[in-house]
Amino acid sequence: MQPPVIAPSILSADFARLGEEVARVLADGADWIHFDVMDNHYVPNLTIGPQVCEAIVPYAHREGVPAPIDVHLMVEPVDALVPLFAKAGAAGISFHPEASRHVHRTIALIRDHGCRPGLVLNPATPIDWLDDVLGNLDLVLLMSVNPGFGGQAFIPQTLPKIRRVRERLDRHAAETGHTLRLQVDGGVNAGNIGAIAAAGADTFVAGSAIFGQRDADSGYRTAMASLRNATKT
Ligand SMILES: O=C(CO)[C@@H](O)[C@H](O)COP(=O)(O)O
Repeated sequence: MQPPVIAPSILSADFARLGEEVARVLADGADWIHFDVMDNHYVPNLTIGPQVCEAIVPYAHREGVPAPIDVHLMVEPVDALVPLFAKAGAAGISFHPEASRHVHRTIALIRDHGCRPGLVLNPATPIDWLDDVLGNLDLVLLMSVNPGFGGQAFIPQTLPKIRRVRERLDRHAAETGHTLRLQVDGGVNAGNIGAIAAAGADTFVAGSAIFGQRDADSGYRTAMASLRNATKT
């Protein structure tokens, strides 16, 4: 399995100080920045777009090295936004298959624009969606809440689904040598991240469990450390 990655969702950050929040959470131990894009159509909420992505790029550094901006598109349709986010500095772009008319084409579009493609499955979306495109993906994102809002409770049925996808990815890797990241997003916190890791996830998105836990002295260091340590339990 690949080394664990923790990707704070900036949906729960202080938007009035977004650049500073991005720089701080990376200095305090985050690996990636998770960038949630909602369109008030595919999901009932409206967030941020490519201009904001471009604006945080100068702040998204860790020890002098650019940190990946991991864009999660909760939008329908998908394709028109892919070139815009690629130009704005996205490292990876993930989308929901039911929001794209041609899933294979959207994956190729993301790759052609120099980004890592990811496919996102909602809690009730069957994992069969992966069957014919696994070899074209770099990441599978399993939603552990219904998309649209931060601060929701983790849906426990996600754990057996993570195990099933982990088995599927391991089988695929044994057959082809191609490895993908398995990301989980929604309600992830220090109390459940150990079980999520044990089920087979290697990439963890957390919003309120990080940005809701800012400490006056140590910033996000304590929250980041307790998440990271708990992945090892
Ligand atoms: O994409 C989403 C929600 O749609 C997530 O990224 C959440 O924003 C994560 O927030 P928490 O559940 O960790 O507070």
